[in-house]
Amino acid sequence: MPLYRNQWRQMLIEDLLFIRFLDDMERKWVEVFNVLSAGLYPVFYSKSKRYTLRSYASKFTLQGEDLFFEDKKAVKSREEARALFEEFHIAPNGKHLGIGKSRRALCAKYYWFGMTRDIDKWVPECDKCKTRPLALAPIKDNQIVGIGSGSTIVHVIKRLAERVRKENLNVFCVPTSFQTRLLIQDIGLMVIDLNRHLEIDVAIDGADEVDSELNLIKGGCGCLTQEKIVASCAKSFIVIADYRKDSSALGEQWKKGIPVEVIPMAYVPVSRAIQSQFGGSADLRMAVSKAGPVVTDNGNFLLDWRFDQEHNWSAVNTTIKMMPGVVDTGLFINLAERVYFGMEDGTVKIRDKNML
Ligand SMILES: O=C[C@H](O)[C@H](O)[C@H](O)COP(=O)(O)O
Repeated sequence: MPLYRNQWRQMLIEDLLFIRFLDDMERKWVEVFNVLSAGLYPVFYSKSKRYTLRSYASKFTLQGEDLFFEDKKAVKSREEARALFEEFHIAPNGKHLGIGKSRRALCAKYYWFGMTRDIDKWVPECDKCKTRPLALAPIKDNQIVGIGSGSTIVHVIKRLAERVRKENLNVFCVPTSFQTRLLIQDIGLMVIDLNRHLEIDVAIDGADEVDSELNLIKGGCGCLTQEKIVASCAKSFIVIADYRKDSSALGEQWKKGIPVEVIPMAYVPVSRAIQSQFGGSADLRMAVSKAGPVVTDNGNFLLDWRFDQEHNWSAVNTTIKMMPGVVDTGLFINLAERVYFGMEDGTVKIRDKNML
């Protein structure tokens, strides 16, 4: 269909004033609608971008003013998506659904670009879900508590601060990373040093994966050495994780490999040694918002070892630790005493060493 000058101008204005200011999901809807209803493409699109848009649009059908992705209604606006989420996240019995169930309920009827990412983000932001109390029963007055790192631990710190305030507890926290130190300080909890308090009553941490024998992979967020030191100085080491980290064997859920902290000059020899002894690939972890590799709180590099078979993890851990230049590994063998899994339906599952 030839385009006349006015049409081009109109499209350009629409592109500049409208489509470009929509967020990704809304823009995709408008673009697919324009392609299917009038064969129109954004004027600034190159040939290859038009091709990509055309194949994406071919998955939709137009019914009147509505778009359907297979038999699911394609949601047009962010407000509509948010309203549908609120409706589906809360079951008819008033129960708040977890990420998986909220996804399944919404994805059965609706579609929008980036919907799983949105649901994964909105569920933990829900006021009720985020204040669901975490199991922190082991902590008592005058205890020294090791505090791990990562995103799960943020909720632990908040809950601990709440208990300290409400129950007027004296709790002394040993952080395992710079992130945790700041969080503890900001929330008003007491920070103490491991040098002065050798014995920790209880250490609490997250994990990337937990196997059926309570072996853990840790270090996905770049912290492992200080976490292992603190866990090993604790009378009991408790892990809090969600159901997606629960597996029967390591590697079943966590696909990013076992982190190994190495001093910078040793990363190539250590990587080669791991690969030649155990197979798989051990790659230097690169930073996302910085050029070059991730640098740990201890000034070291991280290798992520993607293994391709099951191993005796205790033996592997010992062998890797003996390699010159290795600071520590993200394998936490025989350290955790109990793991609390937050399940999809809001319940808590406990795996305890004494019950294995
Ligand atoms: O490197 C970070 C720590 O080992 C974390 O405990 C682990 O990566 C789990 O983090 P998150 O709670 O963010 O899943």
